[in-house]
Amino acid sequence: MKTMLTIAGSDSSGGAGIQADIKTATALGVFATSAITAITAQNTTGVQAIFDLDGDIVAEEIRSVLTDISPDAVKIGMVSSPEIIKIIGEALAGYKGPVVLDPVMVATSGSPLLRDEAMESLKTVLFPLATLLTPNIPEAELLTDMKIESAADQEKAAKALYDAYGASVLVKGGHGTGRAADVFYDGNIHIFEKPMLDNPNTHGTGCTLSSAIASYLALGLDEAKAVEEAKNYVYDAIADGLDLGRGRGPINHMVRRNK
Ligand SMILES: Nc1ncnc2c1ncn2[C@@H]1O[C@H](COP(=O)(O)OP(=O)(O)OP(=O)(O)O)[C@@H](O)[C@H]1O
Ligand SMILES: Cc1ncc(COP(=O)(O)O)c(N)n1
Repeated sequence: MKTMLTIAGSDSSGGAGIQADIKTATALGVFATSAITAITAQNTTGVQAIFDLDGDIVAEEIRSVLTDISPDAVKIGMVSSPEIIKIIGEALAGYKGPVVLDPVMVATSGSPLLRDEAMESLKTVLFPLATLLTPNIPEAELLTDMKIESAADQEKAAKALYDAYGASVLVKGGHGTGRAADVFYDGNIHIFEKPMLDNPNTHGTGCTLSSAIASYLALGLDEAKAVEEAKNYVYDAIADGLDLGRGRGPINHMVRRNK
C-alpha cells in the first residue's frame, strides 16, 4: 500500500484541511497519515476560531510518522505561524520524497489562515523543501508581486516561482475568469484546462487538489500526469454538485465511489 503524509490544519466542517486530504487519499487508494498543525472551528460560511497546536507536538507527529511508516509523498497545507513553519522545516530536513506545498493563505470564505508574520518563513523555510508548489492566482500574485489576468500571466508567475525556489509550480486558475486553466511549469509549460463549473460549492478544492497530486505521486505517476489526474478528480468532485451548509459548501470527495 502506498502512503502519504499530510501536514495541515483540521477543518471541523470536513471539506478542507486534513479532513479533505484524508478523504482524497483514501478515495484514490493511498493510505493517509497526518500531522495536524492547527484546529479550526469553521463551516461553509467562514472560520469562527483558530487554535495553533504547540510546535513540539507538531514535530513529534511528523517524527512519529517519518521514523515508522516512511510516506511515499508529503503534502503541506495550512501552517499559520513562523514557529510551526520552522519546526516543520527541521522535521522534514532529511525527507527525500516528493513534497507538495499548498501555500494556503485565505479560505474560500475569505478568512485569513496564514498570519502576516508567517509569510516570510513560508518562503524561506518551506519553499526550498518543496518539490511542487500549488498557489492559486491571488497567492501567486502576492508571491511574485505580479498582476495575473490571463493564462499567459499564470505562465510568467509559474516560471518566476520555479526560478526563485527550484520547485515545479502549478498556478491554479479557479479564481480566474473564463475557463478553469491551471498552468504547470516543471521546466516545460503544461496547461490543463476545464470548463468553469457554475457551482458556488468549492470549499476545499485547493486542499483536495494538492492532496490528490501527492497521492498520485505516491502511486508513482510523474509530476505532470499527477497534476492532470488530480485536476480531473477535483473537477468531478465539483461537478457532482454536493450542496451542504448555508455558505460555500464542500465538494464530493467520494465522487468516484458513487459512480
Ligand atoms: N468552478 C470551477 N469549475 C471548475 N474547476 C474549478 C472551479 N473552481 C476551482 N476549480 C479548480 O479547482 C482547483 C483548485 O483551484 P483554485 O484556484 O480554486 O484553488 P484554491 O483557491 O487554492 O482553492 P480553494 O477554493 O479551496 O481555496 C483547480 O484545479 C481549479 O482549476
Ligand atoms: C484547515 C484549512 N486548511 C485549508 C483551508 C483552505 O481551503 P479553502 O480555501 O477551500 O477554504 C481551509 N479552509 N481550512
